[in-house]
Amino acid sequence: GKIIKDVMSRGDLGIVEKGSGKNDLQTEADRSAQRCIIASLTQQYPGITIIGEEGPSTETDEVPSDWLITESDPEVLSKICPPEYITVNPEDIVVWVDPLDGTSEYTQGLLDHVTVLIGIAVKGRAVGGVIHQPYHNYKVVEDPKGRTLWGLVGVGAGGFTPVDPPSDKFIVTTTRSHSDGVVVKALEALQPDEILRVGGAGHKVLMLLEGRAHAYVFASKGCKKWDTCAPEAVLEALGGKLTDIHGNHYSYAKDVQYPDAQGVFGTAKGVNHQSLVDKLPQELRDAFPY
Ligand SMILES: Nc1ncnc2c1ncn2[C@@H]1O[C@H](COP(=O)(O)O)[C@@H](OP(=O)(O)O)[C@H]1O
Ligand SMILES: [Mg+2]
Ligand SMILES: [Mg+2]
Ligand SMILES: [Mg+2]
Repeated sequence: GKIIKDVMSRGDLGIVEKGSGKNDLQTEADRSAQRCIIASLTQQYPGITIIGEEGPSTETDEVPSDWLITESDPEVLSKICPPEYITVNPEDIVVWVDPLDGTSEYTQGLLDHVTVLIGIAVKGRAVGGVIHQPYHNYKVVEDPKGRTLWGLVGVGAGGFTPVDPPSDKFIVTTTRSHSDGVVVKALEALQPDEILRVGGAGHKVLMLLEGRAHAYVFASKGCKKWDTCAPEAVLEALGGKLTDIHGNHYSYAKDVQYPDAQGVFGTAKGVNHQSLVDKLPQELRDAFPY
């Protein structure tokens, strides 16, 4: 989070177009935050698989020593770890890193849409996640500290206070920078009272966790495993659900394809996930085959 803020304050974002589609940018903040996270995790956990959005690191990828994070969150360490995680083999763990989610919004100054996502998959299931929001409250406080949410399925979550969504209307959140005709068709099928178009997969799941929307619906192949692993784990640790548009969980195993090719469908705790999924017309679902 500090790296992301430092790049923004210096003013030169170093924007590169990744060329794999519309609005697919990378900045110096994406590159540096990923180097920090991957170097820190690799040093502490050499046996696991770590996959980052901005590609594999190179041998010349020495990071400054003050970028190597070694301390742990005492709140998390005070919890009792479920036995299945204690005995897990490092080979069964994949960490999916999105060093900066919401890059388009970052470059446009919509800073609270930005999150840092670190998702932990065990045997292919997204079970653990960290969502750091460096600019939380930045419009209200002068020098925002940011906040860090975490969740572990079977343990719970922390770093924020969950809120239930309102019961008198139905609000859906979706992309603001990667929409198309099919994305819109899916939203229309759900007949929401309100649509909130915001940036970032992490930010949209924050909207579900804080009661600002009931569902996150994105009928598009545009998200990747690093976008959804951490948000899925935190959401599900608190009783929500995140799947593809057919209602099935993705695998986050090390050999999977990166795109979430069957779209994203997330719901807050207390929302009937399957009955919303069932509202999508068959012809729309047919556009997202396995
Ligand atoms: N059509 C597309 N092409 C490339 N990336 C896409 C995409 N649609 C969604 N994404 C990625 O999915 C994440 C959430 O998208 P959105 O904000 O539009 O909901 C963003 O992650 P990054 O900002 O980490 O790249 C975004 O780039
Ligand atoms: Mg990106
Ligand atoms: Mg992302
Ligand atoms: Mg990213």
